[in-house]
Amino acid sequence: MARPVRVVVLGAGSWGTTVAGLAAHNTPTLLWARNSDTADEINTEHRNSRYLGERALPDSMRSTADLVEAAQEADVLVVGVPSHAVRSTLTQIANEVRAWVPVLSLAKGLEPGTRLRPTEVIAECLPGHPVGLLAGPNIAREIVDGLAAASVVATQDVRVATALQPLFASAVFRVYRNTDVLGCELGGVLKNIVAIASGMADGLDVGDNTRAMVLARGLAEMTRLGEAMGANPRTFAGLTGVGDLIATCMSPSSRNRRVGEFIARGMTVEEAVAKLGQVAEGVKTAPTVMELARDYNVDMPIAAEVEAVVAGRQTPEGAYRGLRKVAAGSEDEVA
Ligand SMILES: NC(=O)C1=CN([C@@H]2O[C@H](COP(=O)(O)OP(=O)(O)OC[C@H]3O[C@@H](n4cnc5c(N)ncnc54)[C@H](O)[C@@H]3O)[C@@H](O)[C@H]2O)C=CC1
Ligand SMILES: O=C(CO)COP(=O)(O)O
Repeated sequence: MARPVRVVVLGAGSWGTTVAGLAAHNTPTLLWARNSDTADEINTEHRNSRYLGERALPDSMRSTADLVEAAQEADVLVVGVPSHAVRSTLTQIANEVRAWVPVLSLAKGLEPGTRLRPTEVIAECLPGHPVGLLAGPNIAREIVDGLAAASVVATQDVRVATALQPLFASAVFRVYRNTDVLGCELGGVLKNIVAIASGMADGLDVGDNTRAMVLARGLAEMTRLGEAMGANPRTFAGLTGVGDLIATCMSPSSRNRRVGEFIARGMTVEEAVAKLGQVAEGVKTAPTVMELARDYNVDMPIAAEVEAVVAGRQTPEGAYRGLRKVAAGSEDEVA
């Protein structure tokens, strides 16, 4: 009898731990934690208190602080560290992962400097491996609590996604597939910037109509940039686009939304990020997205205001005043 597929997840933050928990219900799963205390706590107490409080993790899930051991064990490798850490993590194990092992990214940001998407960084670090991503409206804590959700495995080769779907699926976690890797990945990256704007709306008490405008016009910006870069615009109407946008902009738990709210309530960006203690990818991604918008000649007034706020050139009040000045043209053509 063939042995079961072994899933290895790199990064024991909130989402890496959660995804390892999903896989552990289906197949042997090992989670790499940078911090050995975290690995010990997962192995002995079956929880990750730093990121997920007292929530119980599956007893069958194992953790290690040994990156090489983790890489060598993988039949499927899941990269759950933030975007800025993908290259430095994978460079250490480039010769340890067996050939043809599929690699799935969880990260929703762009690599600072290179502007590469996480799947592109993975392809550079681990050439020859099938690369894809898992993304969707997936607030980690809700999923550990067993609340129903759905996600998407995106790979260019549909056979790879089809093989990976059942590894993460459960009765309450539905996993779809998609071959538009670019569109699915950009949806997760770009919604974080709109979520910062949504959080600023909460902090400024501007009202639900204004917030709905920001979401709808934010989705228009995301779709415009995605299409200009070669993605299928329809992808942005799905789980990884509008789905993740709604979850992140509305959820009290979203780190990106909370950063926006903290700033609008008077904190500096540095204070807001420090208070969070977890990654909010949109803060670092906003300037990179504006570089892409300029390169592709795409109008992104909401992202531009968010970028100005996180760079300290604009106040949240000024950002919302700026958005009111954007000329309202035809809904499907302009900003
Ligand atoms: N938390 C969530 O609900 C979701 C998060 N994501 C994405 O997943 C990625 C990871 O997010 P979270 O787990 O939430 O972040 P987190 O802030 O909870 O944890 C980050 C993890 O990465 C590790 N890490 C940080 N810097 C590192 C470095 N330089 N080298 C190696 N490891 C490093 C930390 O030790 C920690 O284990 C992000 O790109 C995020 O946008 C995607 C879907 C849902
Ligand atoms: O991507 C997420 C939900 O799908 C998590 O969003 P935050 O990183 O803003 O918490």
